[in-house]
Amino acid sequence: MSDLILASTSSARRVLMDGLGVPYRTEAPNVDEQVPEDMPADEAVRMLAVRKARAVQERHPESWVLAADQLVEVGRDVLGKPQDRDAARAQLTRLLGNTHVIHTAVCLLGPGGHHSETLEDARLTFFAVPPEELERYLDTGEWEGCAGSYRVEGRGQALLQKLEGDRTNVQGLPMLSVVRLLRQAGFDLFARP
Ligand SMILES: Nc1nc2c(ncn2[C@@H]2O[C@H](COP(=O)(O)OP(=O)(O)OP(=O)(O)O)[C@@H](O)[C@H]2O)c(=O)[nH]1
Repeated sequence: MSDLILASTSSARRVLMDGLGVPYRTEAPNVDEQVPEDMPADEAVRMLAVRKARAVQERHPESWVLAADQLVEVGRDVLGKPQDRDAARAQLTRLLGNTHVIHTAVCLLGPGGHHSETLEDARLTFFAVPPEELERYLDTGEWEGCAGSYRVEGRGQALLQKLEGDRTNVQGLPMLSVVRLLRQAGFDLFARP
């Protein structure tokens, strides 16, 4: 198989791909992540995952390109990555004591016009915790770079009352689906190096 590029700047996605062990390299998508205000979250993540993958494939038409995008939906609100601690506080205040849905879209493009996609949801319920505990969680800095302002594999798990779905999906790449996309595309996931 020709080389695989993870079109992502996300350290969490790199950690997940490193665990799979398939040789790959990363490249920043460098795309505009604006979508129409009223676009449903599941459509927005799909549009952005495809946009990221296409941007990198245009630079490397002979390569395989894997991209993802994620948004948090709680009630009628759609949350991305917080810009600062105050935005993270507002996001977590919205999530604590409630159930929210993580939407993650993954797109795999390859030579010869290969185009496969997956859209995975996970449902998470957080404990309602007092403001002082929320401030202590914000002190960890886990909110930086995370849609929803928490890391489910880190101290954020202390907020988690219930999780329905693939835990890796919450971290940014639903690995059950990524493995399926790669196998369907013909990748040998245990190829000799
Ligand atoms: N480690 C960790 N990261 C999370 C968690 N929840 C969300 N994220 C990250 O939040 C980010 C969601 O924002 P996106 O816009 O999809 O991706 P990004 O960080 O901009 O990275 P790109 O792939 O370069 O677009 C991703 O990097 C996810 O890995 C979590 O529980 N743990």
